[in-house]
Amino acid sequence: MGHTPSDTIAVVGAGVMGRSITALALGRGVHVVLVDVSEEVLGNARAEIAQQLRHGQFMGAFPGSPAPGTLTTTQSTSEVADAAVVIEAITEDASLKARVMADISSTVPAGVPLITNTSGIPIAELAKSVQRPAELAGVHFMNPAYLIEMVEVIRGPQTGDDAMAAILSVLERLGKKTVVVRDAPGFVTSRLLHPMINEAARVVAEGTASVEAVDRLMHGCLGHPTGPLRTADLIGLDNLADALRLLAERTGNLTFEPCELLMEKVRRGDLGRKTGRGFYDYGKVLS
Ligand SMILES: NC(=O)c1ccc[n+]([C@@H]2O[C@H](COP(=O)([O-])OP(=O)(O)OC[C@H]3O[C@@H](n4cnc5c(N)ncnc54)[C@H](O)[C@@H]3O)[C@@H](O)[C@H]2O)c1
Repeated sequence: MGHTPSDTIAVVGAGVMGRSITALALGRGVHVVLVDVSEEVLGNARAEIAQQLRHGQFMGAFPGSPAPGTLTTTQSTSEVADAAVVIEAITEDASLKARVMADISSTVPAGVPLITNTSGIPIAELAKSVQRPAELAGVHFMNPAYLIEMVEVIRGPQTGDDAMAAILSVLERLGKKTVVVRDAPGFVTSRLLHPMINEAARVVAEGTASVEAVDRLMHGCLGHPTGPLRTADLIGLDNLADALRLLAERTGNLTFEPCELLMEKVRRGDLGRKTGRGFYDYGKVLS
């Protein structure tokens, strides 16, 4: 790879979050090995990450303007072996994540912390698939990761002190403020935000208010930065539906099941900003 391991992180999954975590790291001068199963996705990811880097630089997100790190893209998880830390950011599917985490865990040497960016699958559940559960923790980056200053860090019941210290040090290097929480389905942020978005969609479906009116009220009266439905589009409605379903399954609270309006949009492929249309229209975008 040509770089010292301590300067390189691996990101697995080059979708919405993998891209924005990669832009964050590159902007902070850290090299990234980015893995995805699809060559087309990796090509689009390169272009979008370059845009995000420029956006982050423009917004002053990378203090000191370090020389950006270099980006290596690959379809092979074996290339994560030399990284200082591996961040898993693949589709929110528990069995898929379990398989990929097992693969990564057998590839990296002991002492390399594993981070999952899951929105809400308990870390204790994912820990069953890895060889060294003490080296796994959750870090819930928000989109766009290069602009949002804070991350939620989830310490699983088996996460060890050394891994926590290493992960917090990487996050400091990436300029993040952290709040550490205990493990539970949806942790704190998804447990609160995702049901609120689901309810916002129900309010629209029931005809109480338009999409715009819901967002304007939540912004103007309650100080929500964009309103829940614009946030939903930024997250990706497919990811939101997956995360809500997992939250319903893991908590037994069936009101968390994604509502019909959300599912209708997912079936139509209107997934939010990433496809150009969700609750709002954005025009053409990279996929
Ligand atoms: N979207 C958000 O705002 C947000 C915020 C916080 C956390 N998350 C979490 O981050 C993770 C990724 O979400 P996303 O929104 O980026 O999803 P996404 O659908 O945009 O991207 C997922 C990517 O994973 C890739 N992938 C699937 N299987 C793979 C495998 N075996 N190996 C490598 N790559 C694989 C897919 O090709 C795709 O590019 C999920 O766990 C999600 O819940 C999302």
